[in-house]
Amino acid sequence: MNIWPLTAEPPLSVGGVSFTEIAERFGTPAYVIDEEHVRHRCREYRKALHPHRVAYAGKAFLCRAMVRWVEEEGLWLDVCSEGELALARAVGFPPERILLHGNGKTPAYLAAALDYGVARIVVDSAGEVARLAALTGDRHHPQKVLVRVTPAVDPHVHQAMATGVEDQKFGLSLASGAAADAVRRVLGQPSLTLAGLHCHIGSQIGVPDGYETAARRLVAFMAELGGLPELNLGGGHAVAYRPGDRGLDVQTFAERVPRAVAEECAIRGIPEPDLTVEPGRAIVAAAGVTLYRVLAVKHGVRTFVVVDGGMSDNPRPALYGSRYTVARVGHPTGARDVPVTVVGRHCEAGDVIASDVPMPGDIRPGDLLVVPCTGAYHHSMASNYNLVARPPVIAVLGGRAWPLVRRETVEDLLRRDVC
Ligand SMILES: Cc1ncc(COP(=O)(O)O)c(C=O)c1O
Ligand SMILES: N[C@@H](CCCC[NH3+])C(=O)O
Repeated sequence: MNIWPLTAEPPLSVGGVSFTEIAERFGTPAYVIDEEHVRHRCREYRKALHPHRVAYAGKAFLCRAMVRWVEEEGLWLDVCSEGELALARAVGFPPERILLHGNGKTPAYLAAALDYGVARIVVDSAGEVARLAALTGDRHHPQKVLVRVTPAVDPHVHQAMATGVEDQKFGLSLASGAAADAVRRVLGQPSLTLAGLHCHIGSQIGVPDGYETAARRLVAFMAELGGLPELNLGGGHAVAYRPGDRGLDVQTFAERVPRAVAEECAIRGIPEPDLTVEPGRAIVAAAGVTLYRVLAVKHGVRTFVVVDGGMSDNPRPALYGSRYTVARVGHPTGARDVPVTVVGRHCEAGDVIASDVPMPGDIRPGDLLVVPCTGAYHHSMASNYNLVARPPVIAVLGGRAWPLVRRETVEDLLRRDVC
């Protein structure tokens, strides 16, 4: 599985624009995103999963342009906060293709969702049903909802990404009867229609087995309810971050998982529901790279290469122990590779971008580095730790580079401090 954007010529360019030019024009650190790659993945997913529905999970990466690309490629959009919904609305993303998530939905978020007329709301707690009913009571058309079910499936991923196991904050447990209770509550509300069930068993899942198990459990539950029109199996499809890593092959997923659903429906004697999947990372991760400038090189027990970003633009190594590769931009100088650890400039010993990666021995301050596979959960999870301003997002396509999100400035940071 490729870890670089489709149009990249590593470690020189992407989208026909050299990394050096992007760094000179827009500064570093900078996130760079390959529009062609994003669109290609959207098409690949739609084609592989046809006739099933594909909803892009905006939490992986969202900005106006991304909303437009997803809209133009015909995907649905999964939003999980008031901000994501506002962004979709600002671009005029059709509400009839919006699916709304959140394990804790604020009153303002629910009100905004109903005001915009989103197509589906995924209910994640029993109390939410009554709140939604109160807000929808006077509507002519009932609001379609799905109930998020926790199927007790372990996808064997990092603990922080396993969301289908019994003891965690997402969803309503199938085993304890909480899911059945939520379903009863929805069915008791005339202003709500139970469109189906949802589950999201986790993230960075490399094999389809867990999806099959979860799907079969949800179909069995659907059968107890006499069948339902829709089954949403969430996202979580793995990508490769380093050469040799295995991602989830969408073709394999598309062959195996719908078949498991069909088989289980036949066994249970119910009609097959329409299927939805919600990939985030699989659409956008490999489309993005991050550019950093080297600030210092320190030799000791190991060699540390200090760059001008760090855990504020990539918290994933610190959060999940994620591993990345790093390349120096430019033509090889002939210097022999040595192992280095690329670190950020934050006040945290765990502020590491990549440990023990090969780097030319003549690496020095001022060099430009590029880290592949940073399109998902980097910009969207960036922080202002140490009052560091967040990087811009630069798009590339056909030899052009332009900003989608501008660099944050120190003035931006100070503006919110109002005392
Ligand atoms: C409900 C839901 N759907 C979809 C996703 C997207 O996950 P991924 O980016 O791993 O595909 C997530 C995040 O894990 C999620 O919580
Ligand atoms: N944010 C995570 C995974 C969780 C996805 C959303 N539930 C990541 O960076 O990989």
